[in-house]
Amino acid sequence: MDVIKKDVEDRLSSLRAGIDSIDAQILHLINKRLQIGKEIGLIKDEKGAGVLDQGREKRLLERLARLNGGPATEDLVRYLFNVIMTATREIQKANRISFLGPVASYTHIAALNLFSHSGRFIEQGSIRDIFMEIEKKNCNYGVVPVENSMEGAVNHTLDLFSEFDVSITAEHYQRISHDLLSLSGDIASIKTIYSHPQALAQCRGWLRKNMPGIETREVSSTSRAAALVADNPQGAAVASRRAAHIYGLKVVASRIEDHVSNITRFLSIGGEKKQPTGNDKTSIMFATSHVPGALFMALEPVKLAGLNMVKLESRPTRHQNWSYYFFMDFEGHMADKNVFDTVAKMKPHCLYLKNLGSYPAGQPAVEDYEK
Ligand SMILES: C=C(O[C@@H]1C=C(C(=O)O)C=C[C@H]1O)C(=O)O
Repeated sequence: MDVIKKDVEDRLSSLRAGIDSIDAQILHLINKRLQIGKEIGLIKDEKGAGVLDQGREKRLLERLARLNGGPATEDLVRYLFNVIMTATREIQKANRISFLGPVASYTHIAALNLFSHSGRFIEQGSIRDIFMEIEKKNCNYGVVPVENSMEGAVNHTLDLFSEFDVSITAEHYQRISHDLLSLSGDIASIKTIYSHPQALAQCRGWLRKNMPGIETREVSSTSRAAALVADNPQGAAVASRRAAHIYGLKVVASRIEDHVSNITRFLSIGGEKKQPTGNDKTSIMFATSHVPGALFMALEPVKLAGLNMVKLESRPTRHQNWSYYFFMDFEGHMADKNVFDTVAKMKPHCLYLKNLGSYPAGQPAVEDYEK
């Protein structure tokens, strides 16, 4: 009796091992299929086509009905593949990510790095447009510069946080490295150097030493400069290496910035809230009342809770002269009780307090410049 029972058990477990192995293959194949679907989604997005293609789905089901050798019924095949196709359609909605254009700008490079080159990257003409696209839900994310290690805060970005309701979803420290680019790559033919004023300022020492007497001209962005130079054999641009690839330019000199640790901190903004990772930052903005010690009182709960404040910046409110918004970053996530309670204790000392979001802390960049 026991021998028969054991035989049954052995057959059962061997059949189940077969099913386990098939399930692993099915899962592997479904993931492969979803991956292909994702790529198809990017092409559709480029073409401006919608995700659903009913004709293709109908033909696909008809083909499978012909291929089906049973015992699966036609209804079952239809049911299973409808589930799979729905999941494939779901995954095709690529993230739409706005960046401050033109392409090859440092914000573009930061956006590519932040989202691992995956998604649909959409150029915008201004930082305000990036915020607006999030608010209008035309884009899921936007990437904006917030602070540079040499120049300090990007005030325009900070001001927009008071106007728009968006959450910070990530931060990224991007090393900014400039190259001198021209059509021929020949330094002797350069008569004018174009770039964004900040990039020219960041390379001032190098330009003075290596290009004395050569005229510099300010344009709206480093990539605009690269585009201009693509039509001007006597021009050169101070821009990214990526711009050289895109605009067909040669590198005259590489890494010409005066300070090697020129790093910009970028934020990704979106509508969603991020879950805690264990190494997070929280950003808030607040305005204190116009009484002596107001800022001290607003910040006291932070000190008492032992929270590590990593940044405090002030900006005029522009509603009333000499009144200010404070932008504060500190370690921790709003889902931590300590963080939540501290912010609650700050509120009575503030005229206004807005949570800008909790997000994974980025690594201050050393060598992640994208070539
Ligand atoms: C993958 C595609 O997108 C959608 C999903 C399909 C699928 O999962 O097979 C088929 C057609 C589309 O509705 C495609 O167009 O090929």
